[in-house]
Amino acid sequence: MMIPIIDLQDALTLGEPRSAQVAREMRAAAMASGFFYVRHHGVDAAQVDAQFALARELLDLPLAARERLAMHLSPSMRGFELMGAQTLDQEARPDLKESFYCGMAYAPDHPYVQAGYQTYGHNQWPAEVPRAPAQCEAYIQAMLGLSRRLMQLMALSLGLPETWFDPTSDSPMVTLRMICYPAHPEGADDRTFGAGAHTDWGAITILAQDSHGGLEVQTPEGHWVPATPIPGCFVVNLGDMIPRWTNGLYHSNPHRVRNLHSGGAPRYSIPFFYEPDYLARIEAVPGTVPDGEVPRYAPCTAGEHLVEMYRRSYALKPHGEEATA
Ligand SMILES: O=C(O)CCC(=O)C(=O)O
Ligand SMILES: [Fe+2]
Repeated sequence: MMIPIIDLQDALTLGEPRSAQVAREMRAAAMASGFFYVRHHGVDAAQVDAQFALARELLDLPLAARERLAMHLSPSMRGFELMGAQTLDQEARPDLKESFYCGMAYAPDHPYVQAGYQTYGHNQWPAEVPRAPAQCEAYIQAMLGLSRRLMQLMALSLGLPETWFDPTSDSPMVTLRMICYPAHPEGADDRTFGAGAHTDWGAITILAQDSHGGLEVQTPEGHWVPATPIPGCFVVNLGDMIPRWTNGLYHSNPHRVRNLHSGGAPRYSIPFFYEPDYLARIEAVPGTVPDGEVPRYAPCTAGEHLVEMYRRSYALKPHGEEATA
């Protein structure tokens, strides 16, 4: 299986001429591994390059500075993830990566911030990098625009009106993550990963990766294939909310990372996780449950689903109590 490249030229806004063709290609990719590349996605290469420069600066800060802003100090899971904090594959060792999480700058009086919903509000910014808040917000807005357009094309791919999912995106849960993977240790065992095998939890992930490679995707047949970096392209993959929304028609496949091919250099990647509104109800959309069958998944809200997944992989107690690991 090859991960297909979908060209978004002339499909980037509502009603553009290639939208139906792109939707067909998206449907095929979504029914296979749920992974595809996007080309001509409308995001300036210079903006992506600048985001990598920022990622290096943030993740190169001294450990003490990163510890002061560790993500478990933030009720909304933002700030620095330190080495070994996350175990994405419960059968494997803790992930060999460090990262920085931030989210959209919702106003303090936004009802979801007031309600204390996880992922809303309270970024933790290091004073050492004063440009970080504005630069990350601009990158988030670019990724959010692309995510909303991909959701429109997905609606089209499901035979729904293009704007079907728009109402689920009023106050989206979005997370920008900048990750640094050290070189894979020599002689490491087969339970050692930069990121252990996992599926993503949200709706859509848009990943920028540097030139080293290391991301592997599991095919529907169970093989692992590399998602080789392609200049000018993002890797897009579907998260677990999409099978819930499509009654299993579209897939969110496992993927993992090993930084094996960088010649000893660290690998940087920048995934952006798009998830709908915290209160959006995730249930099978029309046309996805065959007549006479019951839906495969119980309906849930996007927020419930996401909070549970954070809890599992960071070994958190429910209700945002203190971390145990
Ligand atoms: O670093 C990568 O290439 C992928 C990261 C990833 O899968 C994740 O953060 O969910
Ligand atoms: Fe992932």
